[in-house]
Amino acid sequence: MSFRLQPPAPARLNRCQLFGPGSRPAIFEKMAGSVADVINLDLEDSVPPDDKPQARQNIIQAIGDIDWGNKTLSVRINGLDTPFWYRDVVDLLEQAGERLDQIMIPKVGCAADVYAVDALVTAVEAAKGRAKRISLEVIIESAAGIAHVEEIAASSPRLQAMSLGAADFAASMGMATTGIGGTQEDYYMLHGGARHWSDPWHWAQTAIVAACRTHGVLPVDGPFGDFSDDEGFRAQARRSATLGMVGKWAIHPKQVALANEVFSPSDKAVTEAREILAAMDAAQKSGAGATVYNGRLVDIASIRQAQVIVRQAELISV
Ligand SMILES: CCC(=O)SCCNC(=O)CCNC(=O)[C@H](O)C(C)(C)COP(=O)(O)OP(=O)(O)OC[C@H]1O[C@@H](n2cnc3c(N)ncnc32)[C@H](O)[C@@H]1OP(=O)(O)O
Ligand SMILES: O=CC(=O)O
Ligand SMILES: [Mg+2]
Repeated sequence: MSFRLQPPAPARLNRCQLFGPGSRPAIFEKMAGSVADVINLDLEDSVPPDDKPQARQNIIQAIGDIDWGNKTLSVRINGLDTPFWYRDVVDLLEQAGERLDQIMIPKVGCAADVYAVDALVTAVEAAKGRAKRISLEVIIESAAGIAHVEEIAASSPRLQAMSLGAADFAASMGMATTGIGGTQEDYYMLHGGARHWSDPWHWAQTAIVAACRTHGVLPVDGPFGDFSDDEGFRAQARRSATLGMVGKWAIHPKQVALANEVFSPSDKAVTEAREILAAMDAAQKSGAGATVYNGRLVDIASIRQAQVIVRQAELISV
């Protein structure tokens, strides 16, 4: 480990973030009744410009009126390139109740974007005497965002989570697709005449995970647009979980259970992790730093790997 220790990410569940348009208040109760860990009420791309003022009011009212249980309650504001974002922040923090947990900033391109929102949030919180400190989450969904991903991850002590937004990311990068996440038809290698599909999101995801882990932020996979394709969603989510991401968005309620399934360690994985910890405990008591578990090497690094799984299981069982 470097002299500078890796800070832990916030110790809360973030397996699924369920989105819904702020202009569609009829689904808010259904969102609250879901088993998503995080709710994202949207003021941005799912809300047409003319509907933004009403969507703000819907959200402000729903934050106070609806029982959101123990979910993390987040509102996605409009991007800093629009005339809407400052009013989103001011109205939310002046008018919404203390139940609001988090603000999501889309299309972040540099650390100064987060600084601007942090400064405004800080001023309104102080002016209104809000007791709860609002946290921030960001979406990396542009060429600038991925180019500046590390400074963005380090941008604010309020920052808790960072998502990859595959739809806007593809557009900003000029990728030749209309797909949102998942396998892309033309992204393949040829070997022996057979096509092998590769993962066009891989490098952006690993850049996000590395930046997040360096700065104690939760890395999250964003939307998978084809909500009729459960296996496609699972495959995308499994790749993200394998790379270190902690959860994924749901843009339809049927995706919530899929995300929870993938981002919750199985009983088998938890049992194995606990057995590795026990094997290493016994090894260390006998003066060894490495031992054999089920015919394979485990050593002190295996303790750190197993702890990732056990910690996640413990968060779920609370
Ligand atoms: C891609 C880039 C991004 O920025 S993604 C994030 C922004 N986009 C969004 O927030 C869109 C979120 N999703 C939606 O608006 C809807 O789910 C869309 C995709 C339009 C589908 O809606 P709809 O045609 O009503 O679906 P459906 O008939 O299959 O609904 C079945 C039941 O579920 C409900 N439902 C629908 N959406 C949600 C939701 N987001 N959260 C909670 N519940 C939802 C419907 O009302 C319907 O309920 P019921 O069975 O009639 O009681
Ligand atoms: O906002 C999300 C995206 O994929 O774009
Ligand atoms: Mg987007």
